[in-house]
Amino acid sequence: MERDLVVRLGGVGRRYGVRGPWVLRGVDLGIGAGTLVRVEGANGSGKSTLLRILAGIDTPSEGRVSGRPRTAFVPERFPAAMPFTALGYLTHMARVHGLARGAAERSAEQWLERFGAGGFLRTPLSHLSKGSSQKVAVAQALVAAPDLLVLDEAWTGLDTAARAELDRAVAERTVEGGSVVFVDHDPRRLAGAVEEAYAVDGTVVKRRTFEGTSPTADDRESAMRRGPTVVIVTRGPHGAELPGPVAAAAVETAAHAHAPASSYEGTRYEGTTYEGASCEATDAPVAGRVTRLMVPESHSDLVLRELLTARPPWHVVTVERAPVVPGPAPAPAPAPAPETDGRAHR
Ligand SMILES: Nc1ncnc2c1ncn2[C@@H]1O[C@H](COP(=O)(O)OP(=O)(O)OP(=O)(O)O)[C@@H](O)[C@H]1O
Repeated sequence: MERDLVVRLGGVGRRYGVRGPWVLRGVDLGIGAGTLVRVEGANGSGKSTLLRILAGIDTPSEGRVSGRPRTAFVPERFPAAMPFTALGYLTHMARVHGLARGAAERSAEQWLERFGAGGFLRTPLSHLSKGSSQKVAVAQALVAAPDLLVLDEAWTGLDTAARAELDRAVAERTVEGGSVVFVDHDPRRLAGAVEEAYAVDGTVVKRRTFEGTSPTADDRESAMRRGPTVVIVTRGPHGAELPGPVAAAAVETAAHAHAPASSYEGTRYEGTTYEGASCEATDAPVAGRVTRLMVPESHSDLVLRELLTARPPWHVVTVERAPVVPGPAPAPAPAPAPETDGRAHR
């Protein structure tokens, strides 16, 4: 199923200077609503150039860009020497994106807290460490829940907890219907959640195909099988539909999704196997709708939270990691850059 496109490039080319070599040429691609898209390619191939054009902060030398969703961008290098405190800057960015002052400040504070930088609200940007500056760089793109989020190596420089938080933020954006396009040196980043990938090669951008997947198929299950996946067995109230964010993030696997709910009522759940992973049987009698969900690991916190906080809540029967199904070799990636610990200097 093709999704609505939020932005489309048609015959796009970019060169720097009138006689400069073409970095990109004849690029045709569209970014679907709610889609997580990875861009790959060797150093200097033009990934950042492509991302800047998608984000609307650079214009192509030829060709057309159509669609301009509310967009936020995390550049590869964040210009941290601005005359703002962290809170002042994020509030300003949220207001630029249309939030009222109070909402902008609340959102700014929440995002700094989420990334573990709540202690630096009043710290001037120029006094922040590299890692804390990167937290601000990422938070500024998230404060106003953009329709299109473009991340250029945004995880680099974040500490482990902040990287995991950014994974969760990406999951939330896509579940809420936003699109996310990212470049990252780690080929495992968000593996299993990525639905489309493009490789910049020479001056062209090729849509990467995944083994067993047609390049145009909207096949979330197939996408999930390529990365770390969690299998959640859950039981919902009679007649309840899965909470919206869960339905958007997970795939119901055939064994249970299509079985009549009544077949589980008052019976002991026997467990089953999925790709070699066994689900533990529960001793409790299971009533209501039992559903078996396959979720990218990066999205599992979000899905569990939504199930447990639904009104009425769903009961989580088992949670297990499923083994990764071997897929095509990842594209060559440059060596990971050293991570910094994100400590700020006051
Ligand atoms: N502002 C600019 N002026 C001139 N040349 C540029 C400019 N920005 C990028 N280039 C050139 O365009 C080419 C592609 O650069 P780009 O940064 O898009 O590649 P990249 O794939 O993101 O690289 P990396 O993986 O190293 O970040 C490179 O040759 C680069 O030198």
